[in-house]
Amino acid sequence: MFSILIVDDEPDYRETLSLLFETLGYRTAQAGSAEEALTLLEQRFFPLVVTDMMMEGMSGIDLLKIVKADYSDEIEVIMVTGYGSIETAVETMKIGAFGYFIKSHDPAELRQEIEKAVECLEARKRKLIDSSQDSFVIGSRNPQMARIWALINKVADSNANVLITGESGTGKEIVAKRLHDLSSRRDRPFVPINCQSMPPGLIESELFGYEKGAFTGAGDRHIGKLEQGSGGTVFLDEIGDMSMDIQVKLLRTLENHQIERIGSTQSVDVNFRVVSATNKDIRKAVEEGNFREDLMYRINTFEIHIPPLRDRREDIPDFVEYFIRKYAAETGKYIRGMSDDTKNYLMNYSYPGNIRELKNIVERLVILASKDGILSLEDGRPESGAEGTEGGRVSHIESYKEAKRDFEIRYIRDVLKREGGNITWAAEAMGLSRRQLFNKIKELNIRVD
Ligand SMILES: Nc1ncnc2c1ncn2[C@@H]1O[C@H](COP(=O)(O)OP(=O)(O)OP(=O)(O)O)[C@@H](O)[C@H]1O
Repeated sequence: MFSILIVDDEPDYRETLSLLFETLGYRTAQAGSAEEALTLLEQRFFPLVVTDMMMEGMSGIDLLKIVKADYSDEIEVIMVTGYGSIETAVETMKIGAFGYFIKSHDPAELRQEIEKAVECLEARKRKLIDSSQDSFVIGSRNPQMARIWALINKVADSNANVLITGESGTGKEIVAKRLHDLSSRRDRPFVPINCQSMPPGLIESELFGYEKGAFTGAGDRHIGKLEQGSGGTVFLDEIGDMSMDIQVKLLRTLENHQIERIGSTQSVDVNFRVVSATNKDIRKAVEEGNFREDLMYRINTFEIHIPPLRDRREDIPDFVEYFIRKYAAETGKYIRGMSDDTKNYLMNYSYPGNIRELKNIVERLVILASKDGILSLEDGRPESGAEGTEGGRVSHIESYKEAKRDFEIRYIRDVLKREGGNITWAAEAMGLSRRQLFNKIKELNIRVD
C-alpha cells in the first residue's frame, strides 16, 4: 500500500487529510512539525509527503528543500497552504515540489494532485523493474538506501571518481553501471575489470595492453582495458586486491591521464572515469600497508556504501517480484504466487550472499515450480515427500529453525551434487563466497563427495 506522510501543525487539518487519503486507499502517517517529519523519514520510507507551508519552527519550504536534497525524486512533495499566491506556487515548484494546494479550494483538486503523484511514482517504479534484459531494481523503500540512490543520481553526471563499498552480492556492479548510464559518458564503453580474479602478471597487460612481441607469447598488439574505456567508465571491481606495483601504475595514469602499453615507450592519452568497488575495509588496508593512501584519495572523491540486504528487508518484496518476472520470462513459466511458508522464508532469511543469493533462490524456485504456478519451498526440496511425510502430509510440524536448517541442508547438498562436489562452483551458483559456503558446510555437517 502506498504511504503518505502528512505534515501540519494543526491536528484537525492533519486528521481531515488523513481521513481523505485513507478513504482513497492510501496508508498515512502524521507529523506535527517539519522536524518531526524528518525524524519519521529517517525511520520509514514515504514516497509522498504532503506538507503545510507555514509552520512553527522549520517551514514547509525548508522541509521541501531538505527532502529534495536528500532524496531527490525518490520522494515527491505536495505543498499545502492557507494563503495561496502565484509567486509562492511558482517558488515551491522551482524548488522541486510536485504540486501545490490551497486549503480553501475544493479538496477534489488535492485528490487529483495526489493521484497524479502516485501515478508518476508508480510509473517510475514500473519502468525501473521491468523485465527487459538490462534493467534492475532502482530506488528503495528503505530510508538509508533511498538516500543512497538519490546520491547516485546526483554524482552520476560528474567526472568524480566513486568508490563503492559493501558486502559481496549487494549490487556494487549494478550501481557502477547505473552511474555510467546516467552520465554523459553513457554512449561510450563501460569496461568492467575484476582485479581479484586475475593473476598479477596478467592484470598489468589487461589494464595497460601491450605491443606485439612485448614479451614471450605476446602475439598481436593488445589494447588494454584502460584504453578501451577511454571516453567511458572503467569499473575496477575488488580494487582492494590490487597488487602494490599495479597500484603505482594506476595512480600515475590517474594523475597524468596517459598510459604506456607494455613494450612501448610512447604514451597514449586516455580519458576515462574510474568507478571502483571493494568489499574490504580500504582504510584498514591502508593502515596495514596493503593499499596506497594516495590512490585511495584519488579513487574515492565519493564513497557510496551499500548496506547488506538483511538491513533493508523492505526491499525484499521488490527484488522477489523482479526476479520472479525475470525467470518466469526466461523459463516461459506462468507464476501466480507463492505459498505462505515460502514468503515467510524469503522475508526472514538472513541472505549472507545478499541480492545475488536471493536471485539464485528465486531462480531455483521458479525452475522447480510445479504446474499450479505457485512457488513453494517444498518443490525446491529435491527429496520432498521422501521422509517425514505421510500420504503427502507432514507428519509433525517442525519448528521454523528446524525447517530452515532442513531446507539449507537439502539445498546445499543438491547444488553441490549438481556442481559435481566443486565448492567454488557451488558457492558461485548459490551467490555465496567460497568461505561462506565452506562455513555452512561445516556448521551443517554436510559430507562433500
Ligand atoms: N538493484 C538490482 N536489481 C537487480 N538485480 C540486482 C540488483 N543488485 C544486484 N543485483 C543482482 O545481484 C547479483 C550481484 O550483484 P553485483 O554483482 O552487482 O554485486 P557486487 O556487490 O558487485 O558483488 P561482488 O562484490 O561479489 O562482486 C547480480 O546478479 C545482480 O544482477
